[in-house]
Amino acid sequence: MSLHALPDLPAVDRDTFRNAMAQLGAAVNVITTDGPAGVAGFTASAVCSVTDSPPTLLVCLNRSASAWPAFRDNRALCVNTLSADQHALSTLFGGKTAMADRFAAAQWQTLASGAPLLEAALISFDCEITQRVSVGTHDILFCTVLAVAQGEARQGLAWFDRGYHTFSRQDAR
Ligand SMILES: NC(=O)C1=CN([C@@H]2O[C@H](COP(=O)(O)OP(=O)(O)OC[C@H]3O[C@@H](n4cnc5c(N)ncnc54)[C@H](O)[C@@H]3O)[C@@H](O)[C@H]2O)C=CC1
Ligand SMILES: Cc1cc2nc3c(=O)[nH]c(=O)nc-3n(C[C@H](O)[C@H](O)[C@H](O)COP(=O)(O)O)c2cc1C
Repeated sequence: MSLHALPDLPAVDRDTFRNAMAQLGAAVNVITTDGPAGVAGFTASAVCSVTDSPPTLLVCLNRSASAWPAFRDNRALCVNTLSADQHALSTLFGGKTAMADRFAAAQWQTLASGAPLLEAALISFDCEITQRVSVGTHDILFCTVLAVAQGEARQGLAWFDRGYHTFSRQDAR
């Protein structure tokens, strides 16, 4: 098998890709920012660890999202990983709701970056956006983690097969 054959392979269409991705379960996160471009936030399942040295994660953001201009122009970002009982917040930050109404639904504080940190999140990663790469419809935001805030919840929230599921820490079973 030669690598030269790859360009001739048919591409997977959008529905096939999405149906397949729906089987790739992921944590649910509310991503927030604040700074010169103002406060904004959206729900994201496309979050993952990149490297631990320097501590870096990535977030994928659709450039058509109402929150995108703020994430383009601000440097602060916070990844708030939701606990099992916070699915209503995921729906609120998942679109079609005014930013003020999204943030009015929960309690927030700030750490080093100044981005809103969700009280009662499972875990929060306070970050600085250090690199942006555009791929197709999305921007990949590479973020250096400045601080971590551990919540007290014992159960996390997952997005799998187009619905919410919960999972438990070992010590909560
Ligand atoms: N990475 C993303 O941008 C994601 C966006 N969503 C948004 O929520 C809506 C509902 O999602 P589901 O109920 O899971 O059903 P769906 O059939 O629209 O999506 C199934 C899976 O495909 C992926 N996906 C969906 N839209 C995508 C996009 N524009 N770019 C890259 N990957 C995408 C995600 O892994 C998603 O869970 C989506 O249509 C989308 O608007 C949801 C999950 C991830
Ligand atoms: C469970 C879930 C996961 C999502 N994951 C992502 C994601 O990883 N990246 C993304 O750009 N949008 C994602 N979205 C969609 C955005 O949250 C939503 O499109 C965004 O808030 C824009 O909506 P708006 O333009 O009405 O503000 C997700 C939505 C849900 C409900």
